[in-house]
Amino acid sequence: MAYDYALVHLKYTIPLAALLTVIAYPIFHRIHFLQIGSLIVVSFLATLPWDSYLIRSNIWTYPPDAIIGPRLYGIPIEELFFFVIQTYITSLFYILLSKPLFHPLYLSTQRNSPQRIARGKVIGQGILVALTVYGVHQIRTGGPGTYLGLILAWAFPFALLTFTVAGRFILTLPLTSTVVPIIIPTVYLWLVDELALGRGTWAIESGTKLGWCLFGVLDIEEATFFLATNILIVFGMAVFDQYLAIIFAFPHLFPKVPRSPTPLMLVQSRFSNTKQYDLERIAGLSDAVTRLKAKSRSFYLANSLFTGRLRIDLILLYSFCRLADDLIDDSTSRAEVKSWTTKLYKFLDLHYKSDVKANKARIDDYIDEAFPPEAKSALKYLPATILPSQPLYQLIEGFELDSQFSFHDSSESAKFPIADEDKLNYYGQCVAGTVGELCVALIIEHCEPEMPDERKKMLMSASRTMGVALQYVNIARDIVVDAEMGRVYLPTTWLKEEGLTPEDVVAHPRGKHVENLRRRLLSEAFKLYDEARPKMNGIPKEARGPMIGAVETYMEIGRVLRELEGGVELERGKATVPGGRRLKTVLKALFSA
Ligand SMILES: CC(C)=CCC/C(C)=C/CC/C(C)=C/CC/C(C)=C/[C@@H]1[C@@H](COP(=O)(O)OP(=O)(O)O)[C@]1(C)CC/C=C(\C)CC/C=C(\C)CCC=C(C)C
Repeated sequence: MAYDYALVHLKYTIPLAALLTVIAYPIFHRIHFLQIGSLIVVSFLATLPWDSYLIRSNIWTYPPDAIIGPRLYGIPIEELFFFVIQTYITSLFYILLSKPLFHPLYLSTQRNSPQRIARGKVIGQGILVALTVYGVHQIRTGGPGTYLGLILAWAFPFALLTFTVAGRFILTLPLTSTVVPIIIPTVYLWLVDELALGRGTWAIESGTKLGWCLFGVLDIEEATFFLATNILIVFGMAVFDQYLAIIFAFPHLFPKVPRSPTPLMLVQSRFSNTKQYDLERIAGLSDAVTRLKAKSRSFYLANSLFTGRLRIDLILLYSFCRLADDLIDDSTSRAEVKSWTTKLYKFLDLHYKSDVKANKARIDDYIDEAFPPEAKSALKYLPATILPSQPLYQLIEGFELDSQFSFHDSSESAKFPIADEDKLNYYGQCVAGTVGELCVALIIEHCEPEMPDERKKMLMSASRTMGVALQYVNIARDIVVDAEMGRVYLPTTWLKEEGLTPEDVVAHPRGKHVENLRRRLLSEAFKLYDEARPKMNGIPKEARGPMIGAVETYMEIGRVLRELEGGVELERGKATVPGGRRLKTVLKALFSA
């Protein structure tokens, strides 16, 4: 059929590429352009001479009417387009499937690989060498093994090169990010090839092929070609990710990372000595991810929307906030609370009230001496140099206020410190407004350090408001759980309007009156949210979608609570957002950003 090859693209490759583009669009970061772009250039240049040779040697041919006409070195334009579109499609599968991964954690194996990874790398290299040698042998022998030989001897030296550079990293990644993005496009392209071969869009000449088919009329050589090239693409993407992980994870090697790392930085990363890798920091990052995963479903889901050093610093900030909260929350006496807050303030003083560079060793010593071992990494890796001090001090003040519920003097007002709406707002500002400000400080530093002051101020103020909104949702969700611990965050003045006292709520946290107040609190939360949400459009592009996603997944808890009629029983006293709905919320946020 006329122009059949172009039709193959129109029907099968372009629609899939377009669909994947739409799906990947919200998570697309400028670094992905560099990643995919470089890979397309490399695969184009590497395939051009090889493919040209095959066509000139009549190993495969095209009926004249199946192609449009223009050729480069004998290769039809449709075939040249194939190099580009296949690389693009497989790269997108890889990016989508790798998005949840936190690549720095896979760097540890570069230096201290477990036996099985080290052995796997050697075995993999051995297999790739054997396949290359077998390919060369087939070419030399000539005849039916020629085409297969040409594929093996061309593709596997490249695979060997990338596997030698990133083999341990590749072997540590989950199969869902390596094998799956190889297999899905390979099988798809097998089916497309089967169709094209069946229709005669192109033909593999007999004499230089083995004549075995994987299925239908799909020659084993064609099947091998698509499998080998997709392996090359996925390995190439993984090499990039390994270098990016080094750049992002190690500030001592790359103190400043621009919005998108430069090609020069990638080369420097390639040549950085693995002995320089700070494996203790990687262990610290691993602790922080474990803490995040264990403690917050919403922020754990949201963290994977971010990239680069911003993602790392947000996780480290979460880890610090959670640790400080837990240290104070788990205290068993007022004296213990005092002791932790004093230590945390001193830790902040060492960072902000003295020369940090000169003090680095002192800070580390202090952490070792004053805090338990499990607290060490959360404190040591707090990105304090790029965080403002005031919100950190105020956060500790908020935790101190919280501890009054458990340890207080005998007065009634100290026992239930949230006396009125102002106190509630102040508490929200302390424990969550501050967190909003800290998050925005990290975004500005990593995405737009040159942001005009006016916009910075607007974002800071909106982030405080949004933090309080989230905190109100948190309180509205946890009324029952908090009451079981003797805590009532609903303002005492509001309770009075419903004819209740805090003690009543502790005794009976369910019921119509408490439900009225839950709704009132949620309505305040959504007022604050409505005020701050439009301002989020001022967040730099690469962090906007992810931040909106993070906020929306949390506010969705509030929406679920609002939908529950008359205080329906909640799971362990807590409302949860079903997985599908959470995913929908994130996608909606990402597409609307
Ligand atoms: C993606 C990612 C890893 C984000 C990390 C965000 C972060 C640093 C959160 C710290 C949370 C934390 C442990 C704070 C201590 C005080 C506390 C408990 C506050 C409550 C959070 C809930 O955390 P929890 O671990 O309990 O989670 P679960 O409910 O169990 O799931 C809070 C409700 C406060 C959270 C407040 C924020 C994250 C600030 C929100 C504001 C912004 C993100 C700024 C938006 C920007 C503009 C311009 C409006």
